[in-house]
Amino acid sequence: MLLLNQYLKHHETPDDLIDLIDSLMLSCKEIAIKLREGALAGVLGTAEGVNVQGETQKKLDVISNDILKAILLDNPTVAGIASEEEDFPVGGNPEGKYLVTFDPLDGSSNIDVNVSVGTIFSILSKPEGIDGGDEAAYMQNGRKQIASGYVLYGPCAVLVMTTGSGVNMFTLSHGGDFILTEENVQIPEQTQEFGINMSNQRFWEPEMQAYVADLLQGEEGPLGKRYNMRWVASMVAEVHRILTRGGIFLYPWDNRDTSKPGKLRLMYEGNPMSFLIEQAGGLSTTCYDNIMDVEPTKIHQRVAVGLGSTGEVETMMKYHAKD
Ligand SMILES: O=P(O)(O)OC[C@H]1O[C@](O)(COP(=O)(O)O)[C@@H](O)[C@@H]1O
Ligand SMILES: [Mg+2]
Ligand SMILES: [Mg+2]
Repeated sequence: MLLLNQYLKHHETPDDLIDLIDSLMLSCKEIAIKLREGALAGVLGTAEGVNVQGETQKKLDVISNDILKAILLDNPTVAGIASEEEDFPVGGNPEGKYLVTFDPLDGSSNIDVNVSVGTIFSILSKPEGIDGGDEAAYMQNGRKQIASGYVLYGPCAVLVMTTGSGVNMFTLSHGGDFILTEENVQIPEQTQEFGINMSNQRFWEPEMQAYVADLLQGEEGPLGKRYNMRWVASMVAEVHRILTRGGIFLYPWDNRDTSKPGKLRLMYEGNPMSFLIEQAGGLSTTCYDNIMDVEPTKIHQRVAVGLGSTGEVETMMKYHAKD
């Protein structure tokens, strides 16, 4: 039985990074407790606030954000944090080495119906000479990530993480330890399962319309296979399914709001998930380019996402290829 800390030490993870991951996991354990208590603790329901992206915040979004913010800013290795639920990055220790970006509660529309949600995080180095409270410090593409991961709060709580040498899964035990349960996760290259919010179909680009129409034709269509479909509406749960048994997850650009390049956020969802997917042998793309090559210009930037089993993602990209 290998605990998270032991695993990280065995793999020569720097002490300050272990310390930071420790703080992140302490936060996630607290969030897991709040979620478990749910209505008993009176934490479900819609809060008064609206977040920076104009969406209604659930109480637990706010609570989870506050937990992460307080614990991370108390850690001297943290030079700053940026959260989906904060308007601006918040500076930490000016001598700190790391920046942390996070989506404190992903899939929050699922909280009230008691379906899986998660916390997504990404760790970057603080560039020299820029304050960790300054948005410019975070303008680094996904390839610069030192670590990324998520904690899925499902029937059990699972940490899935990469520090750049593979993806590992750790299950939260009754005693409060994250225990290694799956080492070097690999996504199957081929799949017959897709996930997309079909209700947005008429808003997609013709390329995505054509691809999904062919998926739906199954073995009678040009792709020659019968596909299954899943949509949880929690990105964490969808990515976890893909890491576990393969598949393709799509949240493409659509024309509901043409000022946005997608619904999901590059710094809190796109990049951390892409790092995991690539480290597990999968592919992650905007449908045109690799997500981790997108140069961020704004902390709350959106991105179109297509990720999962390499063979299927490549097939989807062929529909989008410009001659
Ligand atoms: O409601 P939709 O359009 O199905 O969108 C679901 C997507 O939105 C998200 O819930 C966005 O994340 P937040 O809950 O953190 O805002 C993703 O987890 C999920 O993939
Ligand atoms: Mg989210
Ligand atoms: Mg969220």
